[in-house]
Amino acid sequence: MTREQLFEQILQKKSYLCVGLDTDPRKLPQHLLDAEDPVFEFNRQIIEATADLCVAYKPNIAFYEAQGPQGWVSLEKTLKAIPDNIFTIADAKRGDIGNTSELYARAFFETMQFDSITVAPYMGADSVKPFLVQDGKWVILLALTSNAGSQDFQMLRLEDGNEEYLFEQVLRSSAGWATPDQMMYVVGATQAEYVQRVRRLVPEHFLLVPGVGAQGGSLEEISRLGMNRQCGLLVNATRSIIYASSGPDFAEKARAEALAMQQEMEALLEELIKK
Ligand SMILES: O=C(O)c1cc(=O)[nH]c(=O)n1[C@@H]1O[C@H](COP(=O)(O)O)[C@@H](O)[C@H]1O
Repeated sequence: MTREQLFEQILQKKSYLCVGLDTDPRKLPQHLLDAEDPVFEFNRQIIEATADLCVAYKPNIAFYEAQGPQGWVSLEKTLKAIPDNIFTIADAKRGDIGNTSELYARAFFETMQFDSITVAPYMGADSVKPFLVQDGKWVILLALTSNAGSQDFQMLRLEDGNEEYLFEQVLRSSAGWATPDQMMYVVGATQAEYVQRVRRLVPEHFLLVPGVGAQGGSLEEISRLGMNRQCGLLVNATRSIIYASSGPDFAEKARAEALAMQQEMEALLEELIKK
């Protein structure tokens, strides 16, 4: 999917919501446990209930890998159940020496037809570039993550005269590896105070923003600080949507949560894109 197609979808749906599909078999509603593939059935109903309100879905691969071969089957069926015009993110946080990254790229872009994959920058340019060989396929590089451990490395100050944080050096270098048509960055919603520093280095790129909802980040704050002329944000929520209820009404309650976020996004888009 191209950046223009993504922006068109955002304008059409008045939403920049990404719904996380981190489906934990231990958290499934009781009544789904008799289904042939309970994880897929859960995802199918979540997708049906939210597809008109969001522009992206992000299955976190760990939740599927943890189930063994059946997990990969559920993941592939889930991917096929997502309407074609919705952006798909394999949240796999991969990255390795070049020839291994090439195989990760094949796994997620060819064997499975994801639009994008999250990649860790730690191994450098040659570990990321193999994911950048196909038009319309995206790398979403971890820049400033939402968790407490982001302090350990990402927030280290470099003694380079500019006193930049390490995450800023990651942005500065990696922005030369691909255009904003193939690269996005992960910036946690819990890191709002640093978003202006991010935007100074990557004004045009889309940011994938996890950390609202269960992790406490503010949708309004991150939107005011991070939005650009093409919106430039995909804000993810997972647990607050998919586990809004553990009962037979789980899809209905997921829709209500997604709708509340979409309505807030609609108001923010109207206000901020016009500026
Ligand atoms: O790459 C990610 O998506 C990610 C990066 C990050 O910095 N923080 C973060 O929470 N995530 C992912 O975003 C999702 C957040 O889920 P909730 O906290 O339930 O909304 C999980 O799948 C995390 O793995």
